This record gives sequence, C-alpha cells and structure tokens, in this order.
Amino acid sequence: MLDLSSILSTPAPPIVQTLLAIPLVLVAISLLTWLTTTINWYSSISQFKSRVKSPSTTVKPIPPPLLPYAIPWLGSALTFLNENPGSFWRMLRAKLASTGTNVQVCTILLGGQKAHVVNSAAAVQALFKSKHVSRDLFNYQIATQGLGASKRDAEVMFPSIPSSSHSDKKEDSMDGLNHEFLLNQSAANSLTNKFMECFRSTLDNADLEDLEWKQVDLFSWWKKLLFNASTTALFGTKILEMNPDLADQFWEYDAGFLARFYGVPKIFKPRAYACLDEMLDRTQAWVEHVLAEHGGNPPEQPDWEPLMGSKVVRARHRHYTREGLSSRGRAAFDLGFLFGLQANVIPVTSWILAHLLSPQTPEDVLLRVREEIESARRPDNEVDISILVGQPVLNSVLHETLRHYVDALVTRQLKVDMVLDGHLLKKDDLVMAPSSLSQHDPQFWDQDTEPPGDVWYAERFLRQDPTTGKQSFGTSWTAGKFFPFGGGTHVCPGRIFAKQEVLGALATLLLKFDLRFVEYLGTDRNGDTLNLGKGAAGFPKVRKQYAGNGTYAVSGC
Ligand code: HEM
Repeated sequence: MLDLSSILSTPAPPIVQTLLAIPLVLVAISLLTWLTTTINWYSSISQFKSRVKSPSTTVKPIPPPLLPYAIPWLGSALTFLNENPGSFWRMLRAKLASTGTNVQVCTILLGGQKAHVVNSAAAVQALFKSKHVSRDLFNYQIATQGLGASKRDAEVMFPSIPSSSHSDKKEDSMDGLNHEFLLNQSAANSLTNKFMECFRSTLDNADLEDLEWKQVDLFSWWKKLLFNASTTALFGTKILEMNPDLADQFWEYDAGFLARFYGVPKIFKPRAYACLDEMLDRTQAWVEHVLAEHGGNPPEQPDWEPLMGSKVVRARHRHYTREGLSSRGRAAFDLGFLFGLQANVIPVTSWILAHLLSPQTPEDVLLRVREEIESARRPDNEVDISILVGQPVLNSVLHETLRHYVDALVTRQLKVDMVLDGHLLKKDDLVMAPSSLSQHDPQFWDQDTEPPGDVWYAERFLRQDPTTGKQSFGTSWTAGKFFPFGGGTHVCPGRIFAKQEVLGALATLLLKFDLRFVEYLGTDRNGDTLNLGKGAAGFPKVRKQYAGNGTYAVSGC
C-alpha cells in the first residue's frame, strides 16, 4: 500500500527543486521585463503628450517609445516573425493608435538589435532626403545571411571602413554602375526591348497558337514564362542551358530568403538553407564557365550576348574583378541581382492579372485597360512602350497593386544624430520605413470617396482634371506614404525597367490572346489542385511569409 501523506510531506531532492524553480524564474523574468517595458512605454507616451502641449520653442527632442516586450534580448522578434502577412504592422498600428496620440515613430527590439520604425509622411520623407544615412550594414547582412556570401566577399562589396584603395570614380562604384546600366532611360529602354523580344518568343513557343480556347493554370504558366524571358534578357541564354530548373529552384530560394536573413535556425527552415547551397553551386558553375569563355574579362559591347546577357550583368562582373571577389561571391551577388529582378515583378504582374480578370472587379476596368493597350499597338502589332507607360488606368492599376501588395522593409543606418518627428535618433541607430505600414495607413488612405486602403481599387491613383474633365494619373499627393521602390539615394535602380517590363508583358499578353476567367484554383495541404468556383471567397490569397518580404507572393503557386 502507498502512503501518500508521507510522499507529499518528504521534501523534493535539491535537483528537482532547481528544475521546478527554472520555469518560475523564467516566468518572473518575463513578467518583470513586460512590466518595466510597459511602464517605460507609457512614460515615453506621456512625455510625448506633454511635449505636444508645450510651445514649440521650448520643445526638446525625446527618444521614441520602445514597444513593450516580455522576453529579454528577443524583444518583439517572435511577433515580428509571425508569418501572417501584415500582422506585425497591424499590431503596431493598433498599439500606436491606442495611445490616443499622434506618435508615429517607435523603437522595436528584435533579437538584440534595436530599430526605429517610422510611419509619418514627414519622417519618411526626411529620412529619404538625408545624405547622412547608409544602407551598407543592411546590405552586408543581406549578403552574408540572405545571399550566402562569405564575410570576406561581403566586406569587399560593403566595407565597414571605406578603404583608400577604393576608386572615387562614380562609374567604378555600384551606384554609378546602376545609374549607367540600369536606371538611365536609354539603358532601361534597351533592357526592355530585349525583354520584349524574349517574352514574345517565349509566348510564341507556348503552343497556344492553333487552339481556339485552352484552359491554363494562369499563375504557374505566367510565372515560368516571365521568369525565363527576363532571365534571358538580363543574364543571357547560357545560365538556363546549364540549369534548366533555375525557375523552380529560384522560388524556393526566394521563399527562404527572409528566414535566412532573419537568422531563423536551420532546424525550423531546413529547405531555406539547403536550396541556397544548391543554387550557389550551380550559379558558380555558370559564372566560372562564362568568365573563362570571356577570357576573364566580360566585354562592354554589345548590348546583349548569350553568355552573360546584358551590359549591366557584364559591368557587375568587371566590378567584381576590380574588387577581387571570389567566384562563390560572384555567384552570391548575381543571385541577389536575380532576386531583385524577379522577386517583385512576377508577383506584381500576377496580382494585376488576378484583379483584372476577376469577376469581382467591375467589368469596365479591363475594358478601359484593353482600350489603352490597343492605342499603344504599333502598325507591326508590337507594343509601343513609350505610349503604354503614359496610360492613366494602366498606371493606376500598377501603382495600386504596388501599394496594396508590396511590403518592403526600407532600412537605413544613421551616420549622425537625427531628429525625426521630434524624436532623437542617435548616430549608428537603425531606422526602418516599412512600406506596408504607410501604404495601408487608414488615416491617409481611407478617404470618404474611395474604398478603404485595405481594399484593392483600380482607380485609386486617378484624379479628375477640373479644367479638361479628363482623368489623369499621378502620385505626387502620396509623398512619404507610398514608396514601394524605397526612396532617396538608395531607391530601387531597377524601377524604370520594372514598370516598363510589367506593362509591356501585360500588354503583349492581352493583345495576343483573348483571356476569359473560368474559375479560381487553390491547393490543399498535399499541394493538389482544388477547384474553388467563381465567388469572391476563391480569390487568390497572400502566401504565409515574414514581414518585409517585398511583394507578397500568391498562395499555392
Ligand atoms: C515591382 C518591382 C520592384 C520593386 C517593388 C522593387 C523594390 C525595391 C526596393 C524597396 C529596394 C530597396 C530600396 C531602398 O532601400 O530604398 C530595391 C532595391 C534594389 N532593386 Fe528593386 N524593385 C523592383 C524591381 C527591380 C528590378 C526589375 C531590378 C533589376 C533589374 C531591381 C534591382 C534592384 C537593386 C539592384 C536594388 C539594390 C540597390 C542598392 O543596393 O542600392 N529591382 N528594390
């Protein structure tokens, strides 16, 4: 028989007592941390309130409030790593709104790293205008963690201390190179022309010519088509010959990018790391092959050639040579460039097609888009890009898609102390302007006459001209609230090409084919296709992904 009273009254051995005490101590630490950070938060908010009441001449800048957290060091990292898109920004917006003040700058702690998050248009604009900010630390972390470059190669590309051996000539720097070979209008036009040629030829080979109607899974079909055409236009044909599965591998690499960048342990996201190694191996093999073919020195002319494609890719390799990059490093940075090229444009065009063809979008939107595209048709049946990029409805549709779906974490490090919205931010601090936070701010986007900002609305960027009565497109009224391409000196250098590419590809598709919506498709847990009918509930969903992923990917494809 068991004498329970004697068991219960016997004191537990010291080891058991220690083990039992650990969770209690952890809970106590968490509670204490949460309590002190919450008290600090409210004390900063009340400082902010009293500062608002003071006459402006006596106001001293104050540090931004630090978002309360319960786990020391980790801070808000676990909430930030929630893969429900936009959830962290919604939580932050609600937390700021709950203060009953207009505080628009706050600090968050993410795994030992503090960062200030800015949301007001004035603060974002001031950040972009400042010459005393840098992206180098962010780029270095992207290079080592996201792209898999060695520390040495990352330091070569983004030196922590600028070396005296580095050339001061603008054209020798990455910025100068981006301006000359990517951003400059004639360079962007030349890339667009090559892209259009590649895209038309992939479309011609898509085996749809002789059929009256054919059902396709639009996103999968479109994704591959666009990927291969723009990869060929920028990188040449050899890379796809040597690695025909590049498109499939790329989407795995892309899906794991932020997990690697945020340092999520391998055990939770093994594929994010495994696919990086595979892609680096294959890209390195291509780099070594094409460099050898070019005698180690890729030529500046012609505009395009099959081994290394465009001028911009060859200029990047001449830059890598000057900087003494390893071939693994070249592969890592080329993959980074491929990421810049593909990761946003493809989902952006997919979302545009989804909305244009959806039975939930008013029919006249597609009709007006078709009319605008028709007016850009040249006598030889090709698209005149210069006319296309000036079309108001098409532009509004594109910009609304960038507003609604781009979640870019525009990040800068301060080279000097800076005051934003009356908050003092110190030299070397990190500042983040999350595009999704600003691009969905209800205070700015929820205007009486239009659907709220959490809804995609084709005409959001159109304004009626009071004199002509015509609708025109513009974004000047959105300064500091709409920045899908980032801003300031580090703004995306691919943006001109990106817009021409998106509109050119859509126009080519719509001029060549009659498209008719059949029904929505989805996938089940096993990845098998599901038919979802025509109702609004079937409209494609955003895939689960971390905050700051760039353009949201479409779930299930
Ligand atoms: C819809 C399409 C695109 C979007 C939304 C987009 C967005 C962005 C954003 C937010 C940044 C960071 C800017 C900042 O920190 O202020 C960026 C950087 C960059 N993008 Fe894009 N991008 C797009 C297309 C492209 C394309 C097509 C290319 C190449 C052909 C490209 C090449 C780059 C490069 C090289 C950088 C890094 C610039 C630097 O480090 O200074 N992007 N992009």
